[in-house]
Amino acid sequence: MGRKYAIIGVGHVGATIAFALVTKGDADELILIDKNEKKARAEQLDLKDATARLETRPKIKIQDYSELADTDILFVTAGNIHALDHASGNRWAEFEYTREIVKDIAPKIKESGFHGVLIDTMNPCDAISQYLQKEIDLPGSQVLGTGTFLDTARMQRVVAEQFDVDPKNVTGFVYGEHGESQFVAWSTVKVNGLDVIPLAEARNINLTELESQARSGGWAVHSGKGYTSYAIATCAVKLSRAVLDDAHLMCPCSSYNKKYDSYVGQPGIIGKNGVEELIDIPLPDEEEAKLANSAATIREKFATM
Ligand SMILES: NC(=O)c1ccc[n+]([C@@H]2O[C@H](COP(=O)([O-])OP(=O)(O)OC[C@H]3O[C@@H](n4cnc5c(N)ncnc54)[C@H](O)[C@@H]3O)[C@@H](O)[C@H]2O)c1
Repeated sequence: MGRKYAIIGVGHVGATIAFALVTKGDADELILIDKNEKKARAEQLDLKDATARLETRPKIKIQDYSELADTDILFVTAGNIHALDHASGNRWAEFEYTREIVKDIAPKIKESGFHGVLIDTMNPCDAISQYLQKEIDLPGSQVLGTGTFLDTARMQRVVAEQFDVDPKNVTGFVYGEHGESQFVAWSTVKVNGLDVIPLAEARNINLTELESQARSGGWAVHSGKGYTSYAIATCAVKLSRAVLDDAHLMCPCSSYNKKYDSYVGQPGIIGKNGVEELIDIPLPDEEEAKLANSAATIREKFATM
């Protein structure tokens, strides 16, 4: 049968995911849906023009929600990134648009009979993911947000540059909201397997400064190109592979945490059912308090939907 993907919202993020799925040979079938039909058609044509140079033969279709009935992975990447053009650091500035967009999309997904795994990037990512789960009424494990997976990658980059190692060899997690209340759980971070806190002390490296660089990493990209695309698309595609390969990849993402009665970013195990399990690494009291605070911020925003 092959691997069938769909993307709702083929703007910068959605189109980059589509490009990755097609050029890496992940997708046997790909459905592109956008409110702007001309954009969906253009992306379809551009990708089809690439297929003569590919080893694979992806079928690319557009604008048909009924195709979601047997889709394995659905990326929800709609939005209005221009809403952030003058927002200077406030991701919630897009919320007045995304809250309406998701109200349009969710019933259509539900009606389609979609029962695969949904991966959401729409901001505010945690609140929108929770809304989609609730409205579509899929099992909680099957609806996840990219959440702090991207922020964790940014933390890995910033720490790797400082310690002159490869980002893959920086492990550990950013927890909480994909937004301002996120935090690096430094107690979990290791560089080449060594705890970062004593390493940083020995080298007089200011972790608070590194955390602030990681948190503002998205804005650094946004201010130069008006959107972000490659890193978020790579995170989303990595999550989708972990699902379809049943990889049991341990990584952070946004999913429902019963303790906080909220979606929030924390490590989990990603496999064929989506978030197979959440991993509760014991955190020091100070980090635990930051997580509770971040979850409260998300709950507040979700309540306004
Ligand atoms: N979670 C993250 O880490 C992360 C990172 C980057 C971007 N984002 C978010 O991802 C979303 C997409 O970003 P982008 O840069 O691609 O935005 P964009 O504005 O370039 O593209 C959004 C697309 O969604 C389409 N759309 C709008 N309403 C729709 C609807 N009702 N149905 C179908 N399509 C609709 C638009 O026509 C547009 O093509 C935004 O919410 C953005 O903030 C999240």
